[in-house]
Amino acid sequence: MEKVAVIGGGSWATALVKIISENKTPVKWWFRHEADVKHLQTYCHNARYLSGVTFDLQYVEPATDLAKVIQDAKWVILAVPAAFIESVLQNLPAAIFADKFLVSAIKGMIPVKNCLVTEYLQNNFQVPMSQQCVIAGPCHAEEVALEKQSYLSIGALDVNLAESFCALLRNRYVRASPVEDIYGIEYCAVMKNIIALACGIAHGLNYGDNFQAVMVSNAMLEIEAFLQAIHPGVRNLSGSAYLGDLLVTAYSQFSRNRTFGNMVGRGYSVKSAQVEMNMIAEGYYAVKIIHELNKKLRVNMPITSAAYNILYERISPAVEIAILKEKFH
Ligand SMILES: NC(=O)C1=CN([C@@H]2O[C@H](COP(=O)(O)OP(=O)(O)OC[C@H]3O[C@@H](n4cnc5c(N)ncnc54)[C@H](OP(=O)(O)O)[C@@H]3O)[C@@H](O)[C@H]2O)C=CC1
Ligand SMILES: O=C(CO)COP(=O)(O)O
Repeated sequence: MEKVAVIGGGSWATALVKIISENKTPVKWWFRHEADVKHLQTYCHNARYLSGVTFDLQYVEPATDLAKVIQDAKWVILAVPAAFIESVLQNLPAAIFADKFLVSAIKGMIPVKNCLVTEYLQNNFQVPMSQQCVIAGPCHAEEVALEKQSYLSIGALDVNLAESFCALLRNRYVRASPVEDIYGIEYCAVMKNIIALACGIAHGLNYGDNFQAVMVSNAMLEIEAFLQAIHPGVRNLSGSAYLGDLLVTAYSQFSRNRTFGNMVGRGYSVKSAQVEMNMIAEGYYAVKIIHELNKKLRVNMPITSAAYNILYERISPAVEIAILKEKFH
């Protein structure tokens, strides 16, 4: 029997627990707050995210004791925004992951350390890359809750490992495929959040679909150049784990990053947009991390630079997007 631990109580964790537990794989599910555990045990719903999803408690066991949740699992899925993962895992001994497969469902990087989640797990918990997977692909938790047809790409160095994890996810409305480019899809998932945030800013400033299409096209060049600089390789960026993920985030009504950017474009301060959202836009943190990494790489990244200037240097969104407008073609 495969056993799964899911760490995080937000929207994506909720969607993943739905998918896996409905396939009758037992899931131990870690929450930060005892009140959320009690709510799930009493009402069979997550209290605060995708609360329309009902769970069969025969297969889902919520708890706040992280070590116990992880203890017996073969697969440990991390679904906490990257900015909080260090604080969530800080009291765990490295040995706890020794015989487990770690799966990052996170589309963000660790602030200050400026590293990928997989690199962080390798450096801080000695989890070799051969024991790690990442979940990528254009897939919003909200559409999983509605059981709309969705596609996931599972990255791992060994496609057989990725394939084993895919088997836990496939169902009537989820198709999952293994991908070898684990680093490429992990970086691309981080980059697309920055672009969606910039698209949201432009939308908030009343730019239309014509401008956004050009922004997204230029973004693909920016992503390609960055990926080649940070992790060179042969990859087809038209694949759904790359272009597909960018498109869904840049255009969807469900996108946290686009929504956050839209508020900033409309004049909200960064702080008030974050408070208003109640969800986490990974792109906010990613902008700073990629900007800092790029000080060494020196890739031409006009969209990331504009987002950095708006979010961290308090330069007017209207000014930055007007500058971008002149650079696009
Ligand atoms: N939502 C989606 O459709 C998808 C999301 N992802 C990725 O999944 C990851 C999780 O995002 P998502 O589920 O959307 O998050 P949400 O925005 O839905 O929820 C926010 C999450 O952050 C947690 N959180 C907030 N503050 C803290 C803190 N100080 N310490 C620890 N945890 C905190 C919340 O916990 P609490 O409720 O206890 O406050 C909650 O679990 C992200 O990396 C995202 O990019 C990937 C694919 C799809
Ligand atoms: O990555 C995601 C969907 O693939 C979720 O991020 P957004 O909510 O910003 O779109």
